[in-house]
Amino acid sequence: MAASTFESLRGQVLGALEPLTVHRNEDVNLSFAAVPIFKNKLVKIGRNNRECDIVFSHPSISSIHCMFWAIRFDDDSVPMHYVKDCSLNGILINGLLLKRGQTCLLEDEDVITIPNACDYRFQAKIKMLTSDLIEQLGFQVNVESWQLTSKIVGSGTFGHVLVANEKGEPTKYQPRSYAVKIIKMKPNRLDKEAKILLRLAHPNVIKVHMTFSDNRNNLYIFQDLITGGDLFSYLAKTDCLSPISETEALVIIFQILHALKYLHSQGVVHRDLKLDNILLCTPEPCTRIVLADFGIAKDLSTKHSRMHTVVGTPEYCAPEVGFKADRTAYKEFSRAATMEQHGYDAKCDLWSLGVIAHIMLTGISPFYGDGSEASIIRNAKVGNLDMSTKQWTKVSEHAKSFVRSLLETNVMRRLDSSRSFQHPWIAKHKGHLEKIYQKKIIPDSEPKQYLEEMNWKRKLPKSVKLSPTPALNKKARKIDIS
Ligand SMILES: Nc1ncnc2c1ncn2[C@@H]1O[C@H](COP(=O)(O)OP(=O)(O)OP(=O)(O)O)[C@@H](O)[C@H]1O
Repeated sequence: MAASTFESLRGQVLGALEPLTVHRNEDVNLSFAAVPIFKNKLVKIGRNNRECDIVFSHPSISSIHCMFWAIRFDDDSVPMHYVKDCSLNGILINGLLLKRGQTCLLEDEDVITIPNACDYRFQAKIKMLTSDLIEQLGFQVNVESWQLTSKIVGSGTFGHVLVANEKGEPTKYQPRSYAVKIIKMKPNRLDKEAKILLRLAHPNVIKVHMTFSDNRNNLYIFQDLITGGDLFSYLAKTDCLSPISETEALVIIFQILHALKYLHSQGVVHRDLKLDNILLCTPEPCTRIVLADFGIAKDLSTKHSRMHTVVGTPEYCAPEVGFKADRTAYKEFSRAATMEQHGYDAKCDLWSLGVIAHIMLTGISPFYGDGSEASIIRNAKVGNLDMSTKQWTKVSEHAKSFVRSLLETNVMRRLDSSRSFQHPWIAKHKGHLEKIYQKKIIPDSEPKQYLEEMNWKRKLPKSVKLSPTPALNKKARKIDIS
């Protein structure tokens, strides 16, 4: 794409796929216009002319061969560009094979090759961060077998999350990228988040590989890099949060319930469940989701059965947790000891899930009021839900009842993570949801088979014609290389 065109689209376009060459019989070179990568939009390449933005009717190319997208954490951050292999025959990045089903973080100017078919040059017009960023922040670049990069995937109240790579002997495979969350610790403070995460293993809970403390009291938590951005960005398609379909919301809620059932059975309460802490593996419906940020999670498996500390984010916080609308009652709003003597239990996570479900179905945060902390806390305490607004008109009665059962101020009457599966909204679709879970979600979390051979001809279905096939009815940019 010409620089001027790209500049004029800045803001919506997070990068571009710039074709390098397309080979056929080693003597034809075709070139074509660059394909912009928009926020919240996948660019798919493959044979399927209904699904793909770029269509190659070459027999070595799968129906959807690979897809590209870009994630930008917020307006100030540099977009991350990813490619996911969805093919039988694989793709190469700078000559290294991507494992089947794997997602790879791309660099500016990376060359993506579809073997035996065509070459792509990925050229994202992105501003690169300066390489001394890590030093500026006082982080250690090399930590045992890991190397930190300057790429920031996200930031929060407690730290930065950067991309890290594991050092090792080069192989023919594209190395995986990881994330490292770096938190400033008080000297000798226990790394509670890391301790909790290291003992957990679940497809919908962030996987932690290693932790390390440097001599400046920075704690490094090395974990899987989750590549589809967070649920907040996914819903923030415009300036406001947009609702998603009931089916799409169900698939997400079903996974969060699986994660919560597992966590609560392990005695772990998340306590800060919100859109920002729910990560997507790809920015598309029916993807695997992963709960992250266990910074204020509580491990009850060792001692107490109830908690008494006021923590979390007011918008998602259950009324029994004890936020007071009057901030002056607390020295430190989010970390103060509750005045309420009864404490609270794991059901506070189900309240937060109710807020998340409400937002996913309507785009509205249920207790937002005028947006001030005081009004949010007051509204949640009263717990009134107005489901007569136009945003609810297309939502089923079962879905509304589910949200009501979670946003129940009476803790005894609120559903817990096990009983939520029996609610009619979930129970009615359980067969279908289980099928998606077993076929799509669990396999995505397991290590992939290596694609050993690039002998694509052996794998061709017998019925595929090797003669040219025109690409039909293409709305977007479609290319026939046959
Ligand atoms: N493993 C990961 N893979 C990809 N992105 C991640 C990962 N962990 C965190 N992020 C991104 O970084 C952001 C901040 O991370 P995290 O929520 O863990 O930090 P925090 O300082 O504890 O935030 P908070 O202010 O919500 O407490 C997340 O919202 C998410 O977008």
